[in-house]
Amino acid sequence: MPHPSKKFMECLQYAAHKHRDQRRKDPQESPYVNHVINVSTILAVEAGIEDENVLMAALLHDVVEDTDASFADVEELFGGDICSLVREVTDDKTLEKQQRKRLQIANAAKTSSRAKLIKLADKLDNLRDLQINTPRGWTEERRVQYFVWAKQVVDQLRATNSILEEELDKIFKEQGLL
Ligand SMILES: Nc1nc2c(ncn2[C@@H]2O[C@H](COP(=O)(O)OP(=O)(O)O)[C@@H](OP(=O)(O)OP(=O)(O)O)[C@H]2O)c(=O)[nH]1
Ligand SMILES: [Mn+2]
Repeated sequence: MPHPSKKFMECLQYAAHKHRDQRRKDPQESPYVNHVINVSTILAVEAGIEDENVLMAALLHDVVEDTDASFADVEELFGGDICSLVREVTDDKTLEKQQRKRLQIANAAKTSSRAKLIKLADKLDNLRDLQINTPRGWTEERRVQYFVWAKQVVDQLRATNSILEEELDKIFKEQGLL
């Protein structure tokens, strides 16, 4: 198979298209798609993950949660395995935010090890960003609480990938949480 595969490139293009009008909450208002590219790159380059469906699901990990794309769209375009990985890392946006946050802690340990990789890389990218920026509209207290909450989620994802967990632990140590 050629690398990157045609399917991988289509997936990247689909993520860029679906997130095209969305911006991150950093002061520069970076394109949202930068985040999903970061998550897939963390997995491929830092963690050495070669499971291409995991790398593609990382590109799509926020596409159902944050755009008009549906699980049916993802399944039709990219197949059942990628769709089920995306499903495992997607929050139910019909629930209240506090409930969603609680459920991430409660459900993290039950997810598959491939979905755990995506969740670890997602938290790592968000936390790296929070070390540099306070998102627009966030108080300092909210920023601090995100580190506390993220550690509670990550603690339910342990023994999955030592490289990612060491990178996350560096951040938790710097924050005085470990
Ligand atoms: N650190 C950071 N995060 C930003 C920025 N812009 C958007 N986000 C997104 O905000 C989410 C975290 O903010 P919260 O207030 O906790 O969640 P919410 O968006 O669901 O309300 C993350 O969603 P997520 O990826 O779905 O992950 P998570 O909700 O599982 O943490 C993250 O991707 C930014 O500039 N910096
Ligand atoms: Mn994300």
